[in-house]
Amino acid sequence: MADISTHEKPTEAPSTTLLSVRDLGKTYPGSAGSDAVEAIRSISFDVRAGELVCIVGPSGCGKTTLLKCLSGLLAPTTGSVALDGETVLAPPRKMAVVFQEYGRSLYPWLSVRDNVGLPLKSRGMPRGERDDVVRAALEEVGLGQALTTFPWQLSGGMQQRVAIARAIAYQPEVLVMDEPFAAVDAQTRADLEDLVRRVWQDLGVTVLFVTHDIDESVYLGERVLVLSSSPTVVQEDLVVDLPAERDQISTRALPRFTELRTHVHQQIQRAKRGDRTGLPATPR
Ligand SMILES: Nc1ncnc2c1ncn2[C@@H]1O[C@H](COP(=O)(O)OP(=O)(O)OP(=O)(O)O)[C@@H](O)[C@H]1O
Repeated sequence: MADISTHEKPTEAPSTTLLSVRDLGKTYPGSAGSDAVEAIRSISFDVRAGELVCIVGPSGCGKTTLLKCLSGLLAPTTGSVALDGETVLAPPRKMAVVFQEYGRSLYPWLSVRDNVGLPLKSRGMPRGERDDVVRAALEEVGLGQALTTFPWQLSGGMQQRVAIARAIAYQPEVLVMDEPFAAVDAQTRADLEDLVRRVWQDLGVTVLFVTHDIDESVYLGERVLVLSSSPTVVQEDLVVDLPAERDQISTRALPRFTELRTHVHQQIQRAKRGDRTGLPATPR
């Protein structure tokens, strides 16, 4: 069995690098007498086209701040983000974001079809083409029959499927997900995790997935980036060497799964204590 291995420091980006984060730092300015908050000190990593990378870290370590900087919603204080070699200065056309709060991200007065089609309409896609793309995206997430339904008629898990359909209908190169399943029950969460793996495999999209859940990060990811506590750096860049075909029962029962999730758990405990040294590889 292979050791737990970490990525080399990303000094030389491979030619297939899609997203490149270099020395990214973010300090929120203080207001009304409060001190400035250095949320992120310096984060560097690369994501290759087609990877599924999970990001975990202690609460408040800056995961959302990082995603906002990656997606052009927030300007970093230092460093840069590049997508396909172009510096990200505003939300890029090639990126779609799925947030935790599906209830607030869907318009209750629009049907499922119109919610999913809205970004395409804004982009000027003609109605006929739009309908085809929307239908295919909803079929991909198992909601092919829900075109004329309204979000409030659906369960939380189904609403999050609609949000995922809207993101993939937009045909992004990078799908960014910020704790998307934190608000659903365990069984729905497992189904949605499998949906993300399937969408990733079917569409070849690059996925960046932020989660609080260590097991989820190992189950989903090809890599797990473990962030330190604030002010944040990348504490570890871990390769998940589990088989590509995963399922909730047999993958989670693998000894390797247990080794990897224990390793990430220990790293996060270290991060919480402010210990930034890496852990040794797990025993063979
Ligand atoms: N707009 C803001 N102004 C000032 N400080 C902020 C702002 N947004 C976030 N912070 C601070 O930056 C740090 C990182 O916050 P962030 O929400 O990015 O972390 P997180 O890892 O996503 O948190 P959680 O795990 O709780 O979801 C925290 O100390 C937070 O209080």
